[in-house]
Amino acid sequence: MKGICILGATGSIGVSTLDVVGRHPHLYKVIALTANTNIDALYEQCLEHHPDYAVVVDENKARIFKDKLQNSSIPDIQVLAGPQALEYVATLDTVDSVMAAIVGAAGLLPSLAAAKAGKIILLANKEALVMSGAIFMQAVTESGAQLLPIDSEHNAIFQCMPVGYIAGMQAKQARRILLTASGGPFREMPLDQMASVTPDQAVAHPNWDMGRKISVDSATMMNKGLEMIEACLLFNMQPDQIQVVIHLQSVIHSMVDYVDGTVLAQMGNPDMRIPIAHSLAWPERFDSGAEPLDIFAVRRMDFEEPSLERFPCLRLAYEAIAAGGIMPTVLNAANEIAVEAFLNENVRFTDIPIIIERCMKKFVVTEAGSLEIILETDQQARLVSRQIIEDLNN
Ligand SMILES: NC(=O)C1=CN([C@@H]2O[C@H](COP(=O)(O)OP(=O)(O)OC[C@H]3O[C@@H](n4cnc5c(N)ncnc54)[C@H](OP(=O)(O)O)[C@@H]3O)[C@@H](O)[C@H]2O)C=CC1
Ligand SMILES: CC(=O)[C@@H](O)[C@H](O)COP(=O)(O)O
Ligand SMILES: [Mn+2]
Repeated sequence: MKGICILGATGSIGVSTLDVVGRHPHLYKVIALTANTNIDALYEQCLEHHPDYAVVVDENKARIFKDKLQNSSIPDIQVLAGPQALEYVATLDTVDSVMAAIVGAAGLLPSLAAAKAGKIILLANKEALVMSGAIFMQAVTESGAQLLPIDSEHNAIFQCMPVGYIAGMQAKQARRILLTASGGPFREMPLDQMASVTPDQAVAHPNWDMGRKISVDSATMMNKGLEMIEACLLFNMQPDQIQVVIHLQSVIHSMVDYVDGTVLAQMGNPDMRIPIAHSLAWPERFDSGAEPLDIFAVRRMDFEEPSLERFPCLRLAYEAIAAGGIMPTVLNAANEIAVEAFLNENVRFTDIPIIIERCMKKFVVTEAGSLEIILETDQQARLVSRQIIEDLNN
């Protein structure tokens, strides 16, 4: 039986992970569950899965949570508070696998700690990888950690790689990745209407039910930009080997094009329990709870090239990786701040790429040579982005 720690248990990926784990109680023991503030959801999860540890990052909420557990049927669960507790539970000896499902840069330190501790890392938190790049991949290689991609596209690519493939390796006969994208909710909206879209419209993804931040990223296609960088890192490829393809039905989750002309695709319903179950069972397979794909209901599959005019965030991601060094860290931080401001209705949807581009222009490319440099750059880019937002609003 494997011990699992779920970072970001109360989010969309966390909930799907517990759904899959709950179907295989003889294979997985839940060691730790973590939340930021949502103690009601965490409490229900603790009642059902009885972890050894529950982490609440917010200290005030952690106190309330601790009191609640002490007066419940599960007083023996240890409650820890604060961001350092995330690293503690991610590196426990009893933990074999860590689901990295915190959203954004907040997930970097615990995911990196798990990598350094040689855990099996189920990586959903793409921002952590994009912002830390080679540092993260090096930590995985040096410790002998096993990195399994959860992001549906990267999980699909991983499944299309040759037998024995390990993330980070160069797959010599694979010449190109076809990275599929839905195009989000505004794929066909007249461009002059995009400035006035609301957060609720932006998070209404056509095919997937996800957290709010990634849903906005899908609407701007920054999600695909982050995923392009994620693919370069996970599969040791150059940006010009990654072709983004809009595929409306989200049934093909990505493809690998081999030197002999063979193109392998992974297909399935748009249900994150599929890549989660794949990684939890790997190298075996087990039931995910997802419905079998009804190919007759799918009927057709459509493909389009994305427009960089409609989706400037995708262009910015290609520019960030071409610039290299700290620029992907800047891109990610500026995007997090811009998306948060949009969700709080402080800026318009069309301001998101403007904020990111202005922020990137404020930085000179230097080497992202250490974790300290990455964390410092992340903080600086957040400050710069907040200032840009203030200037936009004055
Ligand atoms: N949802 C999906 O289908 C997919 C998601 N991903 C990636 O997976 C990650 C998670 O996405 P998703 O599940 O949608 O996000 P959600 O917003 O649904 O969940 C985020 C989780 O992170 C926790 N969290 C938020 N901020 C902090 C913080 N500062 N410190 C510690 N924990 C924090 C939240 O806790 P609380 O609930 O207490 O706020 C919650 O558990 C993202 O990186 C996303 O890009 C990738 C592919 C698909
Ligand atoms: C489920 C998943 O992996 C998401 O990243 C999804 O791909 C988002 O859809 P888009 O293709 O619209 O970005
Ligand atoms: Mn994805």
